Amino acid sequence: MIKTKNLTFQYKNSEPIFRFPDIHLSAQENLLILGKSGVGKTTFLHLLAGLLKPVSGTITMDDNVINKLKNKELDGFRGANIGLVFQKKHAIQSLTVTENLKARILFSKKRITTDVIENLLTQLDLSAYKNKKIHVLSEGQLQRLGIALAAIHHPKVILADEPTSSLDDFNCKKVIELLLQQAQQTKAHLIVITHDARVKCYFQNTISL
Ligand SMILES: Nc1ncnc2c1ncn2[C@@H]1O[C@H](COP(=O)(O)OP(=O)(O)OP(=O)(O)O)[C@@H](O)[C@H]1O
Repeated sequence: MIKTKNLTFQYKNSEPIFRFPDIHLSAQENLLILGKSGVGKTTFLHLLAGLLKPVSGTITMDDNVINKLKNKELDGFRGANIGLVFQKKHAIQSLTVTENLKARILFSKKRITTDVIENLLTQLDLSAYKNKKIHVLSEGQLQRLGIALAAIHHPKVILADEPTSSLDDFNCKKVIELLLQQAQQTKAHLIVITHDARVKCYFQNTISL
């Protein structure tokens, strides 16, 4: 379960106060957050991820009010329970694909077996690259690795920031289907923010900022 209540946020030395609509997702419900450029979509996602602290309001995931956690507790909570798919790819260049996934698992402090890694790489069509360094991967392969890194530790929620905006129709469909598949398999919520209207038909719950 994820819910937010009366969330507001303001960047330091910056004018606008963002006021976000309340959300309430029951087990395994997904959400699409739409809105035009600059409206505060990434800001909202970073609040949900615990990367920013709200000025007021609450963010609750299961029994945890995440904006009340102290920094160290929040780091632990985020590592174990949140999977982020960023606009910019963020794998560690000096490690191989498998080593990157193992590093992510280590950070989550969870026990995930090698079988689970192999299975995920097969689903994402990355098996042939499991022992390759990051720089040899194509854009599409990097995108799929981003999904693997967000899902490998079986988080409570996968948060994706504009995962499809630079993709053609074929790859847009593929990426959304992979995200939905990973969320379903790991019983995570999937929250996607985008201004890409092509994604709408994949979600029952949508809100606009
Ligand atoms: N660190 C920051 N300090 C001050 N202002 C910021 C900061 N980050 C973002 N903003 C401003 O907050 C507003 C919302 O930014 P945000 O990135 O959340 O929008 P967005 O809806 O995700 O936009 P886009 O679709 O273009 O990515 C923008 O006007 C942006 O310039």
